[in-house]
Amino acid sequence: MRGMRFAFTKCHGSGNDFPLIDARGITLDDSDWARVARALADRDGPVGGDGLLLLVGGDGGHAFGMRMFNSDGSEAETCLNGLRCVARAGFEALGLKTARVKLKTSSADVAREAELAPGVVTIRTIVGPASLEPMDVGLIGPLSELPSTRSFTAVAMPNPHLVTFVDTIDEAELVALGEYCEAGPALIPGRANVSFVELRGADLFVRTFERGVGLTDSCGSAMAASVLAAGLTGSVPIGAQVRVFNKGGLVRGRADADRMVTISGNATFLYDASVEIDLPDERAQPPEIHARHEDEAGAWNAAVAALG
Ligand SMILES: N[C@@H](CCC[C@H](N)C(=O)O)C(=O)O
Repeated sequence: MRGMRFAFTKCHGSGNDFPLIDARGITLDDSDWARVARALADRDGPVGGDGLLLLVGGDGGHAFGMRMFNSDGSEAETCLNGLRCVARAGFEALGLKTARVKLKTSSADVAREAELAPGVVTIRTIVGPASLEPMDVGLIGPLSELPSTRSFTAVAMPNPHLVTFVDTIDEAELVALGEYCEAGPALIPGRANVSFVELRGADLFVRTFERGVGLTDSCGSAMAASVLAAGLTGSVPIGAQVRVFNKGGLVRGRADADRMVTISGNATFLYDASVEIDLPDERAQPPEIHARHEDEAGAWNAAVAALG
């Protein structure tokens, strides 16, 4: 099989953008889904994104499921900005307002929530318990072996996160550490998402170098890990709702004592399209756009602009 046509929705959560495919009726093996991800989520390609989201079928305990492939084709355990978009797609497909969602190795509870701002479709996700066990994060040695003098909290959401609190984010330093992890060093062969977090009064600002992608405008699971790490290190009260800002906007987050983490934020659909992909070449043709959701895109942009 060479060419294959896919219908998809381009969407974003806090500026973390993805093509989202309803894959419930599509049979493709994992290596082909990885090819689709590399073709569609290629920043220099005609669609672009921080990864590929799939709405997949559920089972007895889950109304539906989500799979997520990074732009390098690797499959992640979760993606919380993406989960809001997949939850919305699942709700719209099945006529639901709440659901338990099957992820690669865990489950999440999702629900429609009051709009963060006028016209911004808002979804609440509850995940966890997050693990602080080095083994669950994929660490083979102590965090002190990281090439950094900073102090890190390692969190499995269940995808692996390394979080540190800084006075001012130094992007070059973040990228250097992200690239160290991206090489799959002996300390953390499965790689990790690396976040630098600024405490801004009662709020957080998070910048993340994502495994399998690089610097993104936001990473939902990194914001969840950061809220938990802030609670554990006493920077924000456990159980308190905090605003988590990022380059793409913001979410609301809360970490509870049982390490369950709640993140609420936008699930914005930008356009509906279909696209032809040459699977062996991992190349996408320019998409045929069927409908643009300019009202939604505008509502999110207005909400972000109002933040100042
Ligand atoms: N952007 C995502 C996380 C995507 C997966 C991550 N890059 C990984 O490999 O773990 C999010 O919003 O959580």
